Amino acid sequence: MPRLLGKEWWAARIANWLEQIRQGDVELFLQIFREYFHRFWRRYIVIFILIGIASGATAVTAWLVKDIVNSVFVDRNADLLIPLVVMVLAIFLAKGLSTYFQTVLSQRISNAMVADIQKRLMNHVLTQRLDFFSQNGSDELLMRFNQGAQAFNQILNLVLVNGLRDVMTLAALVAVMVIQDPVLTLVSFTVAPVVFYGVSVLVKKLKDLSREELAGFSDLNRLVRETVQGIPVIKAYNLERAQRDDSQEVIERIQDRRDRMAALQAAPIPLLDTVGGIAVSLAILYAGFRMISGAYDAGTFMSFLTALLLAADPARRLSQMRVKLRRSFMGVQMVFDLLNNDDSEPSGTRELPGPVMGEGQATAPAIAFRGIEFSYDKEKPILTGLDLEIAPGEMVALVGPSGAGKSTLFKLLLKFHAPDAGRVELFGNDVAELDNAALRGAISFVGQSNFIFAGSIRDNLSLRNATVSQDQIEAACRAVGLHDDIAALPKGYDTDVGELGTMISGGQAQRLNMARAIIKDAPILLLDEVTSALDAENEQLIKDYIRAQAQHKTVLVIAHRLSTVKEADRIALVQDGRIAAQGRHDELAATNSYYEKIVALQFAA
Ligand SMILES: Nc1ncnc2c1ncn2[C@@H]1O[C@H](COP(=O)(O)OP(=O)(O)OP(=O)(O)O)[C@@H](O)[C@H]1O
Repeated sequence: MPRLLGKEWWAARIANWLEQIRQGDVELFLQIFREYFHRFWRRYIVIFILIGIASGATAVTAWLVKDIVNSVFVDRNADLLIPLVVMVLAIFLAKGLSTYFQTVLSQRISNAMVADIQKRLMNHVLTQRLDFFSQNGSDELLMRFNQGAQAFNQILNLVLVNGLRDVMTLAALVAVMVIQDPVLTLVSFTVAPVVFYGVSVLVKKLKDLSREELAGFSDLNRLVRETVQGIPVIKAYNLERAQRDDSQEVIERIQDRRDRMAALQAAPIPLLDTVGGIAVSLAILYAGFRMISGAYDAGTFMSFLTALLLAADPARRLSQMRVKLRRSFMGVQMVFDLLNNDDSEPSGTRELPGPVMGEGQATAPAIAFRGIEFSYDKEKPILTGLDLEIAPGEMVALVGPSGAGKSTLFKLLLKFHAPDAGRVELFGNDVAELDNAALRGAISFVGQSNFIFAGSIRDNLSLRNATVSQDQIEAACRAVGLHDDIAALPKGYDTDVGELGTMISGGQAQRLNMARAIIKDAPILLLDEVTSALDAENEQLIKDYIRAQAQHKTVLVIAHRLSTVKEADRIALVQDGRIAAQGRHDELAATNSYYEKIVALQFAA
């Protein structure tokens, strides 16, 4: 026996094949099936019945050819002509209608699945820790939301609408062939392994191409986003040409991969036509010899041949389906990779006993950082044993060199990150034990990014909290000097702020963010560089507001402008990973060299 066909060779082949099934497309399809079958099983059954009708109708057409040829054309039996024609018409009508309903029903199932996948993706993304967002850019996420989710649709369409129908049609046609002549069927199918082998080669080649195509979509998302968000920089630095060249490269890369995939996806057609031609020739050769020797009737052979020819289409589609599926599975794989890789935010369960500024809790500091050690990447330490306590009702300003870790302290308090060592406390509670929503509900935070949501100014201020009144919104905007500007707009508070706030100025965006925090009215106020983009008049307004709030709230401000921090009860200098010095403005200016230097620089003019 040749080595190639030895026992071990076969065992290795089978093991390899099983492994491919376990890890590959079949497993993915089964996962989709497991997760979604129970929701749609009634509709699946209707689909199966409809597919059964359509495939049965095709097979019966081939079957009828025998009677048409033998009774009408050979025996010239006029009585059967009309009934046979009526039957043919009825069969085609049944096939058409069942295919229509089956298509609509399957499409609805796949639409429901795509919608469900997109909802799951959004839920998943929203629950992840902040690190997730540093690792997964919005461009790649968008690709998973669009192309990835649509891949589920394609798979169901391919497998249910086309695949199942074609498998059943093929099975019914093969049954007709076997009934007419089993030996002839066997002769015709001797060429089938060539198709299986050819298709498996194509599938392998397609894998890399479809991955590259999806990566291309992610790049294209990035370029469109950069163009929209960075258009002032692009124009100011005459970067239109560079941006156009970059996008052309990406678009052409996608086009190239799609062209190559189209060639691979179409390759089963000539393969099947050639192999099909050989099958038909073999059938004619074998049947021809038997006809000539008188062992055959024309009707049987014509019925067999009709079935064989009718089988060509579903067989061609099935071999193409296998190749097309590979591409869709790549999208599904990317979605499942994201969903299966869960790094959700931990949350404690303890609620904050209210009211948080109540007398009973006055003994505990409002905020405490105790022995905090922290680094983002475990290599570059940011905080190295930082201690800081802020009493209820106190206003503390954090100052220090850029990159010292001031904003990081806010992020630790908000539980965006967890310290490597030490603990952060809010009113005596370890924040790790607090329920995230309760913790964040007690804090009004204004960060440096001044994020504006799409929608109206009102939406941006009320943040979909229906209990926020127009009076509250107006009072907050008056406090930050925005009300008159907004009232002068034709649509007032209903004005759309435009995508990413491109229609409003930096200072307005900063004050809008500040107004949001005022409306939230939480007992802790965290303000990170909230006056950096403001003119002197507006800075004074915000300073007045902060001073007024400091009477009954705990306020922690970060600012490089000393005019903003001067009036704090205490100034804490964050330097070299810890609180290097603290005290009132005058004390620090007299005792700390760094502070003295920035005072000299800022007040020199
Ligand atoms: N998500 C992140 N991943 C990795 N490193 C980060 C991340 N965020 C901040 N850093 C780094 O941590 C350090 C402290 O950053 P942080 O924003 O807390 O500084 P800061 O004192 O507020 O600075 P600035 O005054 O410029 O706002 C910086 O070196 C910064 O590059």
